[in-house]
Amino acid sequence: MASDSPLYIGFDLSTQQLKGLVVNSDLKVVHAAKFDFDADSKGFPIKKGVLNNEAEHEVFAPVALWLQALDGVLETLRKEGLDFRRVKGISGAGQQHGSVYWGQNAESLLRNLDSSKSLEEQLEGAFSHPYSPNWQDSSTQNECDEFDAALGDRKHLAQATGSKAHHRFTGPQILRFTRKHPDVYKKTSRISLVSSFLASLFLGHIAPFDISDVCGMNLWNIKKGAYDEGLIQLCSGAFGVEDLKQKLGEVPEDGGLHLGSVHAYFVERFGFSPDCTVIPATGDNPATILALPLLPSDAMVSLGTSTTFLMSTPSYKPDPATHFFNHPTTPGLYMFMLCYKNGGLAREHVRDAINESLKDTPAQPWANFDKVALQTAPLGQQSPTDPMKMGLFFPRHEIVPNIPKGQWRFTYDANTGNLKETTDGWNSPQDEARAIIESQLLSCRLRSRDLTENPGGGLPSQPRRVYLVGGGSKNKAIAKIAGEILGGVEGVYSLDVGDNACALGAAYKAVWGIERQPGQTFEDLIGQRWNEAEFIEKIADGYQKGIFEQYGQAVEGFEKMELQVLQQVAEKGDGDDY
Ligand SMILES: Nc1ncnc2c1ncn2[C@@H]1O[C@H](COP(=O)(O)OP(=O)(O)O)[C@@H](O)[C@H]1O
Ligand SMILES: O=C(CO)[C@@H](O)[C@H](O)COP(=O)(O)O
Repeated sequence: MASDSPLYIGFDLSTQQLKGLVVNSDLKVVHAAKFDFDADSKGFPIKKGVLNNEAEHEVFAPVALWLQALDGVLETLRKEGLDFRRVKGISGAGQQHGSVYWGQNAESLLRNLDSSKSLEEQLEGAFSHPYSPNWQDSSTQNECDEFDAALGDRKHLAQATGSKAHHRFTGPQILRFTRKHPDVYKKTSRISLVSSFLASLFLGHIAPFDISDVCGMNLWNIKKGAYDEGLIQLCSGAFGVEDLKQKLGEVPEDGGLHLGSVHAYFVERFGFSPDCTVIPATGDNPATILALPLLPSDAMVSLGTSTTFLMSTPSYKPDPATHFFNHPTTPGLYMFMLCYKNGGLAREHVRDAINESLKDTPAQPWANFDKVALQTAPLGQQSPTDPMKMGLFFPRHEIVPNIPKGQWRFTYDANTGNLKETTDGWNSPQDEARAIIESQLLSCRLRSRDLTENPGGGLPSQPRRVYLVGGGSKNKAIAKIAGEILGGVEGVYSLDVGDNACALGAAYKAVWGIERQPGQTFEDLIGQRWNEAEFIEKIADGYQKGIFEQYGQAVEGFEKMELQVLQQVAEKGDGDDY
């Protein structure tokens, strides 16, 4: 490629880090930079990127931390030799649901950014509230109950907005904010999502919400393509409805819209070209499905801090147990998602317990976990007549299903249907390496089985391919077990960019936004330039006759087990009944 050919940046503002990935028009990565919040930030007493107020089940992140991170990532890209003049488009991905509360002076501070100062130095005062509620927050049970009731019940809420009420969704979070901080809410001029916050910094004024990420608020009626009036009314609490609408702003439909040119601050400080254009940033999960030309018969599992299961689909089949969002680029398609709070951090607990029990912390901290997981028989069954071992491992209050933190171990006899809560026969923590991977993936199989297609050839319904992305996609033991449980006619694949998939999807969104022909879809443009042999790698077999069916039986036991635990926690007055 010519040395002055165009480049595009995708940012990923996630729970634990900010990443920036630069690609060219051929979709190849040419630069990558990362700012790890715990390791690289200064002055914030955070752990794993967040702060906790356990008494109120609050989890939140300092907004100034993200400013420091953006200063840091841009500096690293400069040091890496990125020629910012070549960057024609910027887009991004933000952890979903988090909200940023701007003060009265926000627009003026953004407009007058001074290129001799860092963003952190001059924007710290732009917020009415210094923190952004994080997706791991579970402080909004009362507000969720009100949202679920607002349209009749949770089924109707899911029908309208794509999801039942969830603690982390921005509508319930805003409603709680109006109650906990009424004076601050009054002084708030605008509310951004993490994605639109990121775009706002580059634009130098407050950017609108993205058409996909807006679906993570419990406020947007997906079929009507508009805010739901009743839900906005509820969310505004004791304050005005029109005032809330103004705080939220308009939502343009086109995910490739040219929002405007990058602010002069970036031109002067980093040497961006004045015609570099900002394209709407989306949520981190919607961005992840843009990291490749995903077919409706494919599934993606993102093994990050959270575990998410993602599909792109033309069917809108909302259900209180799952999520539907608008597709970030393509009208008529939707994104199906399952989101588990107990993803990477829960697996790390088991990993650490195993290392501790073996009194061995290897240089590759996952080595023992992987070895033990692969040595353990599927479902801990030494012989087909043994009962299956299965459990739930939730160091944090889980979302899917809504169960407080705790651990439960069961055995299940698939022949008799007998399910028993017991630790008999369990060798902990060793048995838990395989059991925690199985537990997370059986839940995905259970909840996605109505969306998978029959591939023909006498094979059972399953995805065509399973793509693993996120930090955990490096793990070959997880990949092997994913193929055994989820299947995949063509196998299990990982992306060459591994844990940078969502930044990559954001960068591809910028390429599409700038280079598309009139009417050209994202899938068409990316599909034409996609180099399969170079960009993805098959890392495990998918469907294997016998074991897939064995896990099919386990899914039945798993469903029963969840229902039993849900009933137990409901009797104790914890969690809820879904
Ligand atoms: N080899 C590995 N095996 C399993 N999990 C891993 C491995 N390497 C990293 N991880 C997990 O990846 C997670 C971070 O993933 P990443 O996608 O970068 O995070 P985020 O969700 O913040 O974007 C960590 O929580 C860690 O547990
Ligand atoms: O809440 C959700 C999705 O609904 C999470 O998936 C967040 O979007 C954060 O993700 P990671 O930081 O783990 O990537």
